[in-house]
Amino acid sequence: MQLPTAFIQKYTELLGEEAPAFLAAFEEQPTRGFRVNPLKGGQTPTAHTLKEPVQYCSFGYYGAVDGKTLDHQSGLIYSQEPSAMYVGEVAHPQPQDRVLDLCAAPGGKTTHLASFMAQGGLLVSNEINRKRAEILAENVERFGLQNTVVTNESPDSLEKYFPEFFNVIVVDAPCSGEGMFRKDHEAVQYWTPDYPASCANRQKKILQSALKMLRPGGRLIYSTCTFAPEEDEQNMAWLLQNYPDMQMVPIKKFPGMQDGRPEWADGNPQLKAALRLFPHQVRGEGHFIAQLQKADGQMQVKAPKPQKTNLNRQQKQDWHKVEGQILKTPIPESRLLVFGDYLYAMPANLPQLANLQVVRPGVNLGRYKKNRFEPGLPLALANQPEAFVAPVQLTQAQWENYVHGDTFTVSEVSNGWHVLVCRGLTVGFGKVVNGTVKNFYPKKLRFAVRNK
Ligand SMILES: C[S@@+](CC[C@H](N)C(=O)[O-])C[C@H]1O[C@@H](n2cnc3c(N)ncnc32)[C@H](O)[C@@H]1O
Repeated sequence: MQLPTAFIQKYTELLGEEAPAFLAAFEEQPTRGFRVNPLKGGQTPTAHTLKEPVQYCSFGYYGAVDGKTLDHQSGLIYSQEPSAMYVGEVAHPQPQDRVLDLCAAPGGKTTHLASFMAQGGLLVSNEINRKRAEILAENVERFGLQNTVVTNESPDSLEKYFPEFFNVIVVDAPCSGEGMFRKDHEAVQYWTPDYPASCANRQKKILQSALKMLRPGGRLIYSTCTFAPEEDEQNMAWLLQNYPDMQMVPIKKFPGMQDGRPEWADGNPQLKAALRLFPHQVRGEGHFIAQLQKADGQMQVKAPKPQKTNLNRQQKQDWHKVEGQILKTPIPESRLLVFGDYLYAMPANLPQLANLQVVRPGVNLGRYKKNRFEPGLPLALANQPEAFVAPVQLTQAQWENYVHGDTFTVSEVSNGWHVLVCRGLTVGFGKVVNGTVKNFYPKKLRFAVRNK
């Protein structure tokens, strides 16, 4: 790979003796990895090996993901390069937490944070770019998250809705992406000597909004996939200078992980508590991670009002008719929210959404069609098979037919809606009519597992 001369000079000066090893690492192949989803009833992947765990990540393994497998399509695994896995580990929220992932698409950190939350608390997963926010919502749905709301806001508009609301905030900031160079050679083309400084300015603005949304006593996790001190230690030094109520919190360092470098910023010794993952020292693409805590204190704001349900009588009736056929335990009516033609189950205690740009206010239960309700794939993915009345078990071959959009036959299954299950994993809904399973797998997601 042709690295810019100014880049080589910069890191030769900064890293001294370590520089040749660092620069040589850019010639290596990128490291691939994936996490296993603990919210899928303890199922283990069959098309991906778990031989090489990532030492510092509860759910992480080395290896590339095959997107056309049941493992991936059911949300049992999520592809993530290993050094990025340490961000979620450091954040490690508890099930009752209110968590914000402020720069969230495509969803690597969000799905990791949710893995610790056991469908409890509230996770607001925000992405400024609409298209990316939609991809994020798809990944959230595949992972099966019940406690997650996906929003499409800029940080400065979001701060008005959630003042001092969250006790864990992750800012996985847009950055100069030097840690992406191996994976994405085009990223090198964007790099200029001034690029890190302009990214640093944008990151400061994002951090200012994040800090307004952090509760007293709450934690902020800041990360980048770049090595540039301007975006890493220097931004943290700026934050500590300007927000005296914020303190760095040390992060456990596994072999190969380095301390933050105070000498690359204003010399503040607290910066050592941050962490650097370099690709010549860990098996991964590289990351910077800092953890900070806000001092305890009095809340300045009132608790927000909860979002109310909004179904009319007909909508309730249509939903309950299908709900009774498929779900063993009804969803409390207070959690139901109609949004366009779709019906959602909101996370408990969701604050009023008012004029927020919301992509997904909870689990998409399905869609209202003329005089009827059609259950949606996300409802299947967000629950274990045991949550459903009369699941239909599919063989691998039937699953392949299903994701291809074909109909197939089953015996001794009653007419009506059934959740479809393959190898213990929920994969969607089918409508059985006299032994034929009508296919409701969304058209835009259909694919051929094998070349036919
Ligand atoms: C490093 S990526 C996030 C990766 C994600 N956390 C994950 O683990 O999959 C940074 C994200 O910040 C978004 N972004 C860009 N400009 C932004 C801004 N001004 N404020 C907030 N987010 C921004 C980008 O669209 C991008 O999706």
